[in-house]
Amino acid sequence: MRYGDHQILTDINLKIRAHELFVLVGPSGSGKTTLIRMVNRLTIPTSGQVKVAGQDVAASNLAKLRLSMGYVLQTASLFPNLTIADNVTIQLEQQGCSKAERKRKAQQLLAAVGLKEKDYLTRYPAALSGGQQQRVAIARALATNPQLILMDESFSALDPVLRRQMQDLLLSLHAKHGMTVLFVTHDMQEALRLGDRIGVINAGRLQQVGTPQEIIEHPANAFVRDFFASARPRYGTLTDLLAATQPQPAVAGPLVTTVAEILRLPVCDGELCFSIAQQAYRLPVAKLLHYLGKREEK
Ligand SMILES: Nc1ncnc2c1ncn2[C@@H]1O[C@H](COP(=O)(O)OP(=O)(O)OP(=O)(O)O)[C@@H](O)[C@H]1O
Repeated sequence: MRYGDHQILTDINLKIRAHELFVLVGPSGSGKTTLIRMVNRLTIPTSGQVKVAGQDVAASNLAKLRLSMGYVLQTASLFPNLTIADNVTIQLEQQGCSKAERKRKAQQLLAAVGLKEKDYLTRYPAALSGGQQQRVAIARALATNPQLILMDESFSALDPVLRRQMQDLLLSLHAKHGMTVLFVTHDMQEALRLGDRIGVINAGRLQQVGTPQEIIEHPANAFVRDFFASARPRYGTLTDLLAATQPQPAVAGPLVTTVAEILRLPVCDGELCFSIAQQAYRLPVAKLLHYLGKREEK
């Protein structure tokens, strides 16, 4: 992709698998948005081809193409003069769906994103918080039951607590519906938490594609290593962590042997886990959780 003399994306060769949650991560200006917009043909590549389910998007009917995929941006971008129900089902209306059916569907979709009370249906976007609006945007993206959802920094404007909730929501929706998700973020924590696989991009070139574990354990180059290293330091080293805890009784049980296992621990805070991940291999799970102050929850 180039704009005039500016080469924006170079030699991108990427295959995203059906049903996976693929995260494209990279610093600001690296070309993430440009790349994701090629999938729904908001940006047309100067050379090369984008295919969705084997179909060249350049040759697809544009309206059909866009209806076949959800798109969630950083801000919810709801229509201010439409009720939440109408915002959620706007594409269904375009498809000729009856009013009663749309209402039923809106209720179901809003419940799926955690907005269960019926009065949400008749409210207007201004009467919702930013986080609630983003839930509505996700419900809208799910309305046509798309096989593919594109998410461009969809949680980046939310506060950390809300952001985590929305990540959990996405993970559960993905587990339930199995749609393919292409998720763009500049946040490596978010990438590690969400991605089945991660593509790391810098200066318009893909640096590495792999699982979170592969990326952490075998960074392809110094850029990838340093980019993810900056996700780590807040909690210091495992040694610092241990020094801050009481002496622990011996514990038996399964060992944590990989970084991915640590990151997947259900009660584990992502940042904290990341900070200890590279040092905590082969600790008993129970002991690790104890260090995290989470033993009873386990
Ligand atoms: N329409 C355009 N005309 C010229 N240059 C553009 C255009 N759109 C994007 N660019 C340039 O392409 C590069 C990549 O931009 P892009 O928005 O894809 O990056 P990004 O990784 O999504 O960044 P961010 O995380 O800040 O949104 C930037 O240098 C940007 O200035």
